[in-house]
Amino acid sequence: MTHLRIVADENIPALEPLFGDLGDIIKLPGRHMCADDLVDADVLLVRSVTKVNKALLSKSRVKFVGTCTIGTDHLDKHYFNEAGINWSAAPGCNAGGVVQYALAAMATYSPDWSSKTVGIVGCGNVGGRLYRTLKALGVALKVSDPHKSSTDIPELTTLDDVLTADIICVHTPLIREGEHPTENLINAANLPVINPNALLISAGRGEVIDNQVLYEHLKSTPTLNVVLDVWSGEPDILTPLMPWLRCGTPHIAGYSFEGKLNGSLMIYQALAESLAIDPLAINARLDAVKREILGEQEALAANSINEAVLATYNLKADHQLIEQAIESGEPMKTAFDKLRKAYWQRRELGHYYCPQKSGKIFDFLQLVNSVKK
Ligand SMILES: NC(=O)C1=CN([C@@H]2O[C@H](COP(=O)(O)OP(=O)(O)OC[C@H]3O[C@@H](n4cnc5c(N)ncnc54)[C@H](O)[C@@H]3O)[C@@H](O)[C@H]2O)C=CC1
Ligand SMILES: O=C(O)C(=O)[C@H](O)COP(=O)(O)O
Repeated sequence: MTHLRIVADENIPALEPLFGDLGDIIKLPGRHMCADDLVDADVLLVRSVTKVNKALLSKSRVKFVGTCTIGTDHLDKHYFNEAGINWSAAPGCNAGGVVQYALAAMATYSPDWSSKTVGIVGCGNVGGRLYRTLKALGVALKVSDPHKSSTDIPELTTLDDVLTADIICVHTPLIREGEHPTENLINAANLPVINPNALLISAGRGEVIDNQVLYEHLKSTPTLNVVLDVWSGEPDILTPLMPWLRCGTPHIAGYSFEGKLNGSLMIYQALAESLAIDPLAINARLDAVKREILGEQEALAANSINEAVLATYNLKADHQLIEQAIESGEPMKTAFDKLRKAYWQRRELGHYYCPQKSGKIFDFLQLVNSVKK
């Protein structure tokens, strides 16, 4: 087999154990990759911060681009098709981490969420898991997603109706063109539809909510509880927005330990299949890496679902990351990525088991595992 030259974002976990046998791995900071870095590359492995387009690939012979992320708005897929470049993403890889984030936000800022109406904007891998979890727990729901049918989701309704819910979770991709664009989906015209005491959680892409408009809206409606993981113009975010938020985090909703590793595993599988490697060998490697890295499940003691969620993830601590960075005076343009790079090892809910073999925590953790399908 050809020895490949693989250029990869340095923040992709498990590069050596997965890709080491396929060739040389050159690790670079994803945000700053340039065409000269790719001159001799065969394979490019990225995360969401690298814009992969004709300009980046113009000097290279790259024939496979893999993004270890769910989102693909940083990839120029039209160009890949034109240029015959094979590409792959990692759908759903960190959906469990984002759902954990949304549940932690609800447990922290609306602890009585189970008796509220929850609106979900975008009901794919992330929104769909959240939907199935909340539905199984008997929560009232409203969903907006132009690509779903009310046969599958009876709670399907208009965006404006979803925005009247007590809690609104936004999980759409960034789509700039076509019939159902999501850029500035939440804007000056529809922010006033949201109840001034609602909880708004945004964990899709920053440009889905017009941040400048949100800032102006919060100045006149400070009771609105906003949890923002994703921001317009990352990494150079609108820091004056921070004091108006209940919680602001540096795009880490999907940064669960499992979520990041899943992204690498999925891209290794896609690349190995494209190289016609024996499926048994592919599976053996995937299993070995998972066994080695994921380790044993941990016991979780809690008296309520909120307690269980917050025992796995104290969201307020993540809010302090940006606050401390602002206090330090370092420009957010550099601080934002440093916070992401140094992010702590957050295990998903699925990593935990309940030592009691029955009861509401046991049932909840079973549910978390069952909604993956
Ligand atoms: N904050 C974070 O760390 C993370 C953010 N994300 C973002 O979340 C997005 C969603 O992730 P998945 O659910 O896994 O993607 P997905 O592709 O499985 O689902 C997206 C859903 O949004 C729907 N949608 C598209 N246009 C819409 C519109 N105008 N209004 C309402 N719904 C619309 C689609 O029909 C689809 O069902 C990703 O594309 C990514 O940008 C994903 C992972 C981590
Ligand atoms: O998977 C996605 O889509 C995400 O938003 C990732 O969690 C973003 O992580 P990075 O690719 O920016 O490290």
